[in-house]
Amino acid sequence: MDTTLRDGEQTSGVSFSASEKLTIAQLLLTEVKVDRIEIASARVSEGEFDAVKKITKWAKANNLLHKVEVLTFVDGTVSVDWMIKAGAKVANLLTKGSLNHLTHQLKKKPEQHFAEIAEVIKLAKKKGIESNVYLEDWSNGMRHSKEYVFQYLDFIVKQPVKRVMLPDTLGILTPSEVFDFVSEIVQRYPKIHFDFHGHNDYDLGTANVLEAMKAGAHGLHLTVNGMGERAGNAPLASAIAVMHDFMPDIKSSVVEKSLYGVSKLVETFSGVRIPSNKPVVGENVFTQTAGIHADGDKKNKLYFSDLMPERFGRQRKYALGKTSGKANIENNLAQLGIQLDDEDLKKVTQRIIELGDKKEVVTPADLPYILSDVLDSNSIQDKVRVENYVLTHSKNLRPSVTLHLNIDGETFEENAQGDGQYDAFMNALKKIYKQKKRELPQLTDYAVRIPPGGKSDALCETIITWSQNNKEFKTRGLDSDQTVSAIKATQKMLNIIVSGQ
Ligand SMILES: CC(=O)SCCNC(=O)CCNC(=O)[C@H](O)C(C)(C)COP(=O)(O)OP(=O)(O)OC[C@H]1O[C@@H](n2cnc3c(N)ncnc32)[C@H](O)[C@@H]1OP(=O)(O)O
Repeated sequence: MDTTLRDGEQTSGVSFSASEKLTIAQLLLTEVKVDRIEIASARVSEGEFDAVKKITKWAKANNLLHKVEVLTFVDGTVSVDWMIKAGAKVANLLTKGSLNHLTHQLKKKPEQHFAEIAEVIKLAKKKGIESNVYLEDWSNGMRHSKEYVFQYLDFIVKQPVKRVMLPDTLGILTPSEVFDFVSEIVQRYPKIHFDFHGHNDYDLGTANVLEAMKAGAHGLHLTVNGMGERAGNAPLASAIAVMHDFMPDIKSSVVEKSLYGVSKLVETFSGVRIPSNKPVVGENVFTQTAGIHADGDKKNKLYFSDLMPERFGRQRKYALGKTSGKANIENNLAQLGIQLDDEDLKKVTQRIIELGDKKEVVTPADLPYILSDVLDSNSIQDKVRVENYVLTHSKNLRPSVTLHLNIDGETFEENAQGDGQYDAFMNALKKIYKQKKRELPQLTDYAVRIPPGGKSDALCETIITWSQNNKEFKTRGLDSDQTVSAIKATQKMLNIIVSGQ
């Protein structure tokens, strides 16, 4: 069960709009193909109500309503009424899984809590709503009030609930505790379907999910990019890779190739950037940096593992920098269709190491420039040059540009407006390329940074990701002015596509 839209949205500072929630829900159910999604907590807000309504309407029309779940509370008729109005059919009732929570938050005795739970479940059933139950703080319950947990389970086993959800609410369990606690429970109540819900406070989320599976849990709660309250939940992509590779007897419907796309979508909608080293979905997790690794891969795929990038629709890359050796560089040159003799390869390698030592970021798109510089060749030159431009920026008027672009010695002029200065620049460029009947790549990412702690006069680096013919490449521009650095990165792109045409 994916709970990106409920627990994932509990990431501090994150709020999805109703249409963003609908888009993510559609992707999760139809392309990623998770079994179920939890999309909201009941009662939260008008916006949340609208989102649930949108999703249930779409799910009903596509016969998927039984896969859409909402977290509800032990509050008499309130949550159930909310669910009915929002068109949802599956309630995940939040109940207390530790005596500590029950005593100090709800200030109730077990018998009273059980009676109220039974009443809500009965009411829900009468209204055609199916119930599952969360045992909130179950992990502390198992550590400190096991008797209460079993008293609860003895009660719930007699109720018409479909699944019992065991949350490690504060992410405090060790993998061996997860294994012991889940095993004990699954063996004691063989007829109940148990889900494990792991948080990542000690970075043990995925390890704990693996132990829960080994112990016989029947379902897992995961979130895209590991989003969720505090340190988040066990991440979907990592848990699925672990499940497919280490638990071959468990069958999952999840499509591995769709995990990167949903990760990017959630990254965009949430505004929470994924760390580049985030397993499976991070920018650099399939990039070999060390020269020795690239050499081993070339000789006999020595640094390959089962976790191959192609499974997730991604590609292995070889980074350029001070730890690159010849094999890394050769690999990148091969991508550009360039082969060098040993001596030239040594020179280029040496230059890249020097640049790396100066903390320069070297991208594969920089290689043609390094080559022409190091080998003193005239073969790769700026065939396209941004000759002149005037950019305007003023209050209450759209930014505009006049651009002179030189292509193969011929100068083209265009004017355009845009939402920002760079957008205006790109619009003028598009006009020129349209006139020349040439295609421009699509801009898929735009990252600007200054050195950490830098001041406003610091150099600004813009790295733009472009996509053309299903291939991605990055170009980089450096300048004290942000727009100029983006224009420099764009000029590099124009020369790369010209050399590839
Ligand atoms: C496992 C999890 O991650 S739990 C996440 C649950 N989801 C959320 O909390 C969603 C966001 N929450 C909210 O929007 C609000 O907290 C609401 C709408 C649920 C309640 O809002 P408020 O009425 O303002 O109450 P507030 O947030 O201050 O406190 C929670 C109240 O719920 C009670 N409560 C706690 N757990 C439960 C429960 N399982 N069922 C019913 N009530 C509960 C508390 O005792 C407290 O009641 P009190 O004020 O009578 O002492």
